Amino acid sequence: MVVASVDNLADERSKAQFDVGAMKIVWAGSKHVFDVTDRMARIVASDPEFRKDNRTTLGRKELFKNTLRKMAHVVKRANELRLTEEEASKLRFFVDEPGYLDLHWGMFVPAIKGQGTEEQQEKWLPLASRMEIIGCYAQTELGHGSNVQGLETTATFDPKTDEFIIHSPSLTSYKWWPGGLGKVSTHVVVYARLVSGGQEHGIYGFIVQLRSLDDHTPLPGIIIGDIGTKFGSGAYNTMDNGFVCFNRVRIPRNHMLMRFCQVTREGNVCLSDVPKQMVYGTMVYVRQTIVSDASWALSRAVCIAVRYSAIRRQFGSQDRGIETQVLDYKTQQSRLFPLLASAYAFRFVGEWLKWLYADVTERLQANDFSTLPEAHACTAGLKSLTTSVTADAIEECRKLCGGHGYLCSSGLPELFAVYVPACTYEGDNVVLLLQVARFLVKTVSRLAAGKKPVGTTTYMGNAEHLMQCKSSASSPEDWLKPSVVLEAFEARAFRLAVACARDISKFSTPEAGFAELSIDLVEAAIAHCEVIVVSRFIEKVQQDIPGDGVKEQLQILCFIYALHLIHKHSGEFLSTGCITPEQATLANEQLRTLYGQVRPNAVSLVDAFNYTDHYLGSALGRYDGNVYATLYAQALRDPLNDTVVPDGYEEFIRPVLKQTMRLSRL
Ligand SMILES: CC/C=C\C/C=C\C/C=C\C/C=C\CCCCC(=O)SCCNC(=O)CCNC(=O)[C@H](O)C(C)(C)COP(=O)(O)OP(=O)(O)OC[C@H]1O[C@@H](n2cnc3c(N)ncnc32)[C@H](O)[C@@H]1OP(=O)(O)O
Ligand SMILES: Cc1cc2nc3c(=O)[nH]c(=O)nc-3n(C[C@H](O)[C@H](O)[C@H](O)COP(=O)(O)OP(=O)(O)OC[C@H]3O[C@@H](n4cnc5c(N)ncnc54)[C@H](O)[C@@H]3O)c2cc1C
Repeated sequence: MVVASVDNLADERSKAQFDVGAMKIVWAGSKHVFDVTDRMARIVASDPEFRKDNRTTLGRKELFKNTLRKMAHVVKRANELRLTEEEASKLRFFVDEPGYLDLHWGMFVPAIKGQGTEEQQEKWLPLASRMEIIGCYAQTELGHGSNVQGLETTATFDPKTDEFIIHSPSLTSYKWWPGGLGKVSTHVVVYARLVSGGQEHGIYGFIVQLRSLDDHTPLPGIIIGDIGTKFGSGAYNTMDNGFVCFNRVRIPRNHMLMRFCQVTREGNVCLSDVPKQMVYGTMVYVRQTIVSDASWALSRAVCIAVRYSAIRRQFGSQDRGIETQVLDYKTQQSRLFPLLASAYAFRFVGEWLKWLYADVTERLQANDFSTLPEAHACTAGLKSLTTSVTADAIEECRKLCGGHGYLCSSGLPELFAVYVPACTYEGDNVVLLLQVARFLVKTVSRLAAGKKPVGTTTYMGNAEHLMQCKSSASSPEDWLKPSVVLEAFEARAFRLAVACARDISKFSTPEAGFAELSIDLVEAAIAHCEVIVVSRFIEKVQQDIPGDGVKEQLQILCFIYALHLIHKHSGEFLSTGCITPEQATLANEQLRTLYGQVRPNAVSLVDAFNYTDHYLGSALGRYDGNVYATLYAQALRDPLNDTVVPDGYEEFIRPVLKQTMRLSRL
């Protein structure tokens, strides 16, 4: 049954004022990436083995086995189709199911590439690439996650046997959380305290075999398992996040990843001439990938909410005529369009961060460590900002879809449950913002010593102007001037950072000041990260962008992104004196105008994400808009509807009814 709602999307698409095909290429990043992404998405969508609409009805064991089957199918298809690494990674992405392959390719392999010597890479990478071993990344322990220097697991060198002894000295030292560890991985990169000659030398990575390659049983001295069911139905429960205890497990000396620190046959510890933070390199790499992933998750939720808002009608007609599309309500627009704009903003900042990461990697290879602190601050800060906004946005999209958003068939509850741990893994978002704040306070204090800030803090070099400037916006249109917008963002961020640095200096020690002012520091860090996102978006829309009307749409989204932040943080913009209350009102006025401009293009702007119905996994977000019939069909498929009279009727419903009848007769 096809209902009238379907026509709504066709109507919407006919209103687009830009070339959707060209926007698809901009979103993908290039024609090549678009082609690869589109092909891989279609391969997954058309393969029944990758069906995922039953996930929320499966118990944990069935769910997990189902994931194992899919992962094996991914590996098989990648081999059969002779996929490149780029293609295989897209294929895994569209399977859209957290599983051990994410950690194997996403962390185990990068840890060896980043931390291993050339010899070690030659030994381990081919094994990992051919999947003759499956690896994961075990850093977090039961007692410590954020505080890496507080990890308890030890790796003690035994010069008699030329081995390390990996040991978990306490319950709190058990590794706890690593994905793929619980049931699947044969190998792990374990982070442990290096001990040699009775002395501690810091935290390093060690490759440890966990399970037999013959029968998958744990090797002697290893106690291992899954940590238990996690938040949400389906969701991240496809993953075997695990625990492991090492009881004096011996590994050869050359299983320590020795790129930055070598332990000799005699047990001498030789540090390379590189900053010790280089051992944190895998985290920097993964944080950068998480920023890119944020735009995918956010755009997916927004695509569902925009399409459904175009189909859903409520009120507006007293005589049973056609009602108003909820997308036409200004309140719906004011909640939804900033999220649409954020999806585009995060896509572009994610691309830029990839470039920054490639740049710092090239420099590190040439022993230039000068941009490492900035790369750390950018990856940590943007990981924190984009994942927090995305997690909140998915929940907002659920609410934007009204009651139906709460159904698993909307796709939103599972998307939220699977996404929300991104605010915690790879660094708790607040802990990461405090790292950014530390970098900012240092940058500000170095200004006084005449040191010129570079990279994303270059704007701070304009200190005198940023401390004194007053916004020149005197009409709503003035808020469409990139220089006016940027100046307001930079001045707010700089003034917040300067205030923090000034206030910290009033305490007896910097550490005491930093601890006491951490709430302000987090706000300053967010403000700085928003400068990065806004300025990258502005840079993007100032480039030549092919395609009719594409640039104009991106300009509208860019200003929606910036102006909604001015509205959201108006307290900070006003209290720092960067704008006046009148200017805040003008910015809001402009924002309302921009919502009106984006409205006819909204459906086409989410079509530009080019998502298949399989990937969206949503009755509400279907491309054809056939929402109600799909909701009904999916309800009928629910296991509770397998029988008309429910199981349990005889045992539990009939006796209650009988008892009630008896009582009423009394
Ligand atoms: C569904 C998924 C689908 C697809 C995904 C596909 C691909 C992605 C792959 C996987 C993603 C999927 C699943 C998620 C897997 C999650 C895995 C994990 O969670 S692994 C565990 C991660 N753990 C953390 O992130 C811990 C966070 N803590 C830390 O990083 C550190 O402890 C700290 C908070 C930074 C503090 O460190 P420390 O105590 O050493 O530091 P100080 O604050 O004193 O700083 C000292 C000095 O070092 C600088 N610094 C700190 N970190 C870094 C760094 N990483 N790089 C460079 N420099 C760093 C810091 O700024 C200080 O500098 P100074 O001021 O002294 O100049
Ligand atoms: C789904 C998932 C997958 C994961 N996968 C892996 C994996 O593959 N490998 C792995 O090693 N780990 C993994 N982890 C663990 C993850 O990296 C840690 O949980 C994360 O780093 C946070 O550390 P924590 O749990 O110790 O949080 P805690 O640090 O205990 O945080 C608790 C609270 O304390 C606050 N807090 C902590 N320190 C400070 C501070 N200095 N100042 C202010 N506030 C503070 C935090 O903001 C938070 O609110 C995973 C976690 C999850 C949820």
